[in-house]
Amino acid sequence: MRTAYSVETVRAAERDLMARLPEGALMRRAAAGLAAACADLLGRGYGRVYGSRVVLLVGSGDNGGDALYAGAGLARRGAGVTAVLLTPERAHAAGLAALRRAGGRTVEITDADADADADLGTDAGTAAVAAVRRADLVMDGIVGIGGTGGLRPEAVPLAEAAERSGATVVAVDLPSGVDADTGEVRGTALRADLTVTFGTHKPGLLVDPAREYAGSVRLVGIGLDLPAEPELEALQHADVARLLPVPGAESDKYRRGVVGIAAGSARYPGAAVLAVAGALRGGAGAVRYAGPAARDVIARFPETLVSDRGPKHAGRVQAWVVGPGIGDDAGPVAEVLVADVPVLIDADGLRLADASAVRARRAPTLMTPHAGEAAALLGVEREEVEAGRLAAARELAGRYGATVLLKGSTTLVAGPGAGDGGGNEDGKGNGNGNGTAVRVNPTGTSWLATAGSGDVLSGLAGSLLAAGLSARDAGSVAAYLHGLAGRHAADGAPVGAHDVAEAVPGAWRDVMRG
Ligand SMILES: NC(=O)C1=CN([C@@H]2O[C@H](COP(=O)(O)OP(=O)(O)OC[C@H]3O[C@@H](n4cnc5c(N)ncnc54)[C@H](OP(=O)(O)O)[C@@H]3O)[C@@H](O)[C@H]2O)[C@@H](O)CC1
Ligand SMILES: Nc1ncnc2c1ncn2[C@@H]1O[C@H](COP(=O)(O)OP(=O)(O)O)[C@@H](O)[C@H]1O
Ligand SMILES: [K+]
Repeated sequence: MRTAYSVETVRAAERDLMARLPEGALMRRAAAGLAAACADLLGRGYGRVYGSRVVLLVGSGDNGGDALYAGAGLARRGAGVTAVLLTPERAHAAGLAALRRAGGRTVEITDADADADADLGTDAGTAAVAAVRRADLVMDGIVGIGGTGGLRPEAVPLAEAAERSGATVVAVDLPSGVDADTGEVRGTALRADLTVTFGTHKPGLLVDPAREYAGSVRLVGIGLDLPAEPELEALQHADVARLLPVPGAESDKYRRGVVGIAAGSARYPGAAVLAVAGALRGGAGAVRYAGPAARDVIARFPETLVSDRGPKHAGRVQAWVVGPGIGDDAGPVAEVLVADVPVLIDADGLRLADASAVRARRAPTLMTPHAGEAAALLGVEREEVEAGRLAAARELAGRYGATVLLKGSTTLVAGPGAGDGGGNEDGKGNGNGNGTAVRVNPTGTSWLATAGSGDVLSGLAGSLLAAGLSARDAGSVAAYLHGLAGRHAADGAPVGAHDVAEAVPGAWRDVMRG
């Protein structure tokens, strides 16, 4: 499991550790890891550290201190290191002294630069931008977990020069300008090729839009003692392998679970077919389809138990999926919401579901909106959801007392207790899943942005619910397999949703093999 902790938690752990360590020890640990990562990159890209050109962008806090110490380490190995001091009077004094002792140079940005509109105005400012353009490696120590808002004006030309130069850009702890706790980017932020983060991942490193700015992420352990429950967690192969349902010797199709699919309409029969395609690969022992696309479903998947009447008249199931392509018929949604089994609500179902009926449910509910659907439910613009995914997923989960899987470039799964910030139970204790950490899916790929792939996901997740997984586990395991299947199926070329469904067994095998 990969975990991420909030700034508040990191600060508390840092305080505890610092009290037990000599002054400056923690920063030296961090800087040593940072210097090693940069030396690796220089060795690979430039051939060696000796003679390479390194520029440090140094802000007013300890983030800049990390950069200065790491820069000193590289200078001792023969790199030509220039530190651009954005607030010279507040630069980390001991780090600066270390850099100077190692032979590093400094360029001091002045208030006149800060006042200049588009570009840095003084000779020093011009020299700083020129140094960035010539650099082999730029280290971003402008601001870390102490930051608020986007980059300040004087840093913007430097960030732009770094992005346009051929230099490898390494962010210290976080790309400057992104929000560590939420992944929001309010204003300009620095784009890194690599982020070297200390002690733990921060939520912003795993959630778009900030995640995109971070590049690849390397974690440097510094010995922080962190609490059991993180803010965010990302399943890995081994975690998913433990959760996947595997039939035992005594299993039969009913014991493995039956999943009901209430999807599709005369207008959108394909949604029914795709949801069933996902469900058949999700581990349930049987798939029951109830709705107007029965003929299309049976023609494509003869193993499905079909009925063209509503869910109320279908036989017993252990979980329902309702919504994909059902159009404007609220009937099936109301019918499944009163069922005492887990229900997944997707697509049209989200619009048609009565909020109080969802809140009144005792069995788990899993809602799977994309950003547009989440925005409609929350009464905000789509852009707001995309800018603040974590907050949106938590808010929806809290409002509906449901588990929410928010789809998109970063897929998140938030349980109903995710917003209350404490405890190990989800607030309802009803199988939505223990734990308050929001799950973030690490396997997604933008090739999945193809019509109908969400229908496949809903069938897959519903099948896992029927097989007995909690809503949180079913949602996050389905997203994991779906992302992996998308990668396998696409392999660098466009795919259709049915290709993704067909690639799910391969993804499953891949996970089981470890
Ligand atoms: N925690 C750990 O375990 C360890 C932490 N370590 C390191 O310490 C870092 C945190 O250091 P920190 O606390 O000094 O804060 P930091 O991020 O350098 O900001 C400082 C000041 O910047 C300013 N500022 C704010 N927003 C800004 C913006 N948008 N653009 C520009 N400036 C902005 C603001 O001051 P202001 O100018 O507003 O007065 C703020 O007070 C952490 O990320 C990691 O690298 C490691 O060394 C060891 C282990
Ligand atoms: N940019 C992206 N990166 C990764 N995954 C994406 C991206 N855009 C969409 N997806 C995934 O593709 C699927 C699309 O689902 P959805 O929006 O419901 O489409 P549809 O309704 O056509 O089935 C979801 O699993 C979503 O997470
Ligand atoms: K930084």
